[in-house]
Amino acid sequence: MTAEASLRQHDAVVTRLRHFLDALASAAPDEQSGERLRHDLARWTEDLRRYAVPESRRYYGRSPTLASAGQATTPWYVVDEATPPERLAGRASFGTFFLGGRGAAHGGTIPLLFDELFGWLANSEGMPPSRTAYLTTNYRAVVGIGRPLTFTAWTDRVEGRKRFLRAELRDGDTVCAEADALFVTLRPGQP
Ligand SMILES: CCCCCCCCCCCCCC(=O)SCCNC(=O)CCNC(=O)[C@H](O)C(C)(C)COP(=O)(O)OP(=O)(O)OC[C@H]1O[C@@H](n2cnc3c(N)ncnc32)[C@H](O)[C@@H]1OP(=O)(O)O
Repeated sequence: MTAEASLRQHDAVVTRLRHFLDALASAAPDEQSGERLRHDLARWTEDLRRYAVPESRRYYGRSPTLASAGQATTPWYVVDEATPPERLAGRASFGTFFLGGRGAAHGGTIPLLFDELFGWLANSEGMPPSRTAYLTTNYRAVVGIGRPLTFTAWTDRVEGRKRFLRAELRDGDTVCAEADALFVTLRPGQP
């Protein structure tokens, strides 16, 4: 299979997995269905273990051209405009898997999305690797499950190894959450 076909296949599997996680989070299956599901998941887990590859060869969370960089464990997002390391803009939506309560996204999943966006801004091609030193989120309005959202993330300023980043998540004209973060460029030998 070509690399492009593998990437497409990975994208299709992750989309399926995302739907599965949303369905799982919404369901209370009966005993028989629950047992069948457990059995099927165990079989697939064993099957996949045979195909384990080193981190550098994985698609999961490492494929910037795919929705959510090819992972199902962050809220769904796509980047529509990218001028890294300056700015990213795009669309996002939190599925039922990310429910906190009363129809609103879990508070911990919103910084997860921001960290992801900042990670891509601060580690874009040609840049030395960097890690989050801090990330502050202000929750301005609830993020509704299934709502179509938009985001913008941008570099505010750079001071030596320090890159200060900001982001906004909106539902229409409403700012739901804002974040600011510091990413520090790693020194040689830092993990
Ligand atoms: C990594 C590559 C990934 C590639 C995949 C891409 C996709 C990514 C997708 C998702 C990826 C998501 C990404 C993730 O989730 S990364 C995972 C989450 N982050 C971590 O695990 C980081 C853990 N911490 C560290 O490793 C170190 O503490 C770092 C490297 C951050 C700094 O330790 P280091 O020993 O190197 O630096 P330093 O102490 O000399 O400080 C240097 C300067 O920084 C200033 N400072 C430091 N900390 C803070 C602070 N908290 N508040 C304010 N300021 C702070 C400090 O005062 C100093 O300033 P100045 O005195 O020079 O002015």
